Amino acid sequence: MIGGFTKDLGIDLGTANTLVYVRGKGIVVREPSVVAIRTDTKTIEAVGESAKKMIGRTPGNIRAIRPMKDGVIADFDTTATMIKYFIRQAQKQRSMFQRHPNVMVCVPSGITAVEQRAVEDATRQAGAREAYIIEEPFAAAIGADLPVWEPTGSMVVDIGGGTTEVAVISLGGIVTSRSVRVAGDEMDESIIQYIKRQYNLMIGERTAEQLKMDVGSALPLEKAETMEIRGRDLVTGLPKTLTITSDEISEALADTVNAIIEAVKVTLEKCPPELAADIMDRGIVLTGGGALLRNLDKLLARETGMPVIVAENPLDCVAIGTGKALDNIHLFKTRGNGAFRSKR
Ligand SMILES: Nc1ncnc2c1ncn2[C@@H]1O[C@H](COP(=O)(O)OP(=O)(O)OP(=O)(O)O)[C@@H](O)[C@H]1O
Repeated sequence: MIGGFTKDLGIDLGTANTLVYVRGKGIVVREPSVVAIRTDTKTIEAVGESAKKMIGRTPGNIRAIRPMKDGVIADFDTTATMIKYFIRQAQKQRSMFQRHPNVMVCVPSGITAVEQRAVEDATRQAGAREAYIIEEPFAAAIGADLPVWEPTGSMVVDIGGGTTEVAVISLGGIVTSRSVRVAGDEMDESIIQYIKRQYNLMIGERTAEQLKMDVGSALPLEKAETMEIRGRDLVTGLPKTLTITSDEISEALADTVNAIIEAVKVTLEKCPPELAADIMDRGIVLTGGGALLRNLDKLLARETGMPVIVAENPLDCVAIGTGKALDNIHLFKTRGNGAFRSKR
């Protein structure tokens, strides 16, 4: 055990969900990255789960926003408030927490230096003694138990809400990576557009996400499934109920899924041959909520000719990896691999 870090926190600051990991306790906070703000008084109405319920249902004076949409900090003040709220939530679970913990935050690998600085500042503003940054695919690989420190190639594909991160890791560093802003949110948007095009029916983000999770698949299912949805008929302006099939959702998702597969192929093309051979042996590991899309592993295996494995608890990999990285912060420092940076 490395002294001084036991009460510290690892935060997976995701576009869709924020998870807080505490050593010895595991994940203590798991909430949507949503904040509801009163536009007249500029005060915070709700954060997390209760704010998510308000999306698409707010009166004029309340706005439910996702400050991390597209994997970057779109709104600095709201993100700072959100981080502060989640740190408090974690601290409430265990009164023995130190008041100013060290916090390791996971960010998408494609973020700019300015965006990274904004995350660090928001974390410090939220009460952290020291803010550390770790790149998302590196954390995902640690969380998925890949041998990141060994002289062997591991490939991780983390499909979150806003971004898909593809990385090849060896000897504690990212050898090659690609971050595309195509992931779960884009899948939901394609479903909304598909239903609008086919049926002149407007549905909300939450209904689209439900369709994706319940009947979505990257390949048509052997036995088609259906789901009933409600939306607003764009011709009559009235509410309407429809039954949608899994085949339709596969069709709606095709372009988005192909963009993710393309990102994996491009990364494989840039991968040094020895590492590519290692990946061929071990397989490509999928993490993030998007990894739960049915048959995505099968389609990716078919398209790349590589074995593909969905990590155990894909939604938790990044948070667990961020927490484990805190445990081993000395390793990060001595190896100087550039996978994390401290503000000091
Ligand atoms: N069973 C499922 N099938 C398909 N998609 C799913 C499933 N469960 C969750 N998702 C999607 O996973 C996404 C959230 O994943 P995750 O929590 O890993 O993202 P995040 O870490 O918040 O985002 P990012 O990595 O972009 O910052 C959402 O788009 C959600 O709809």
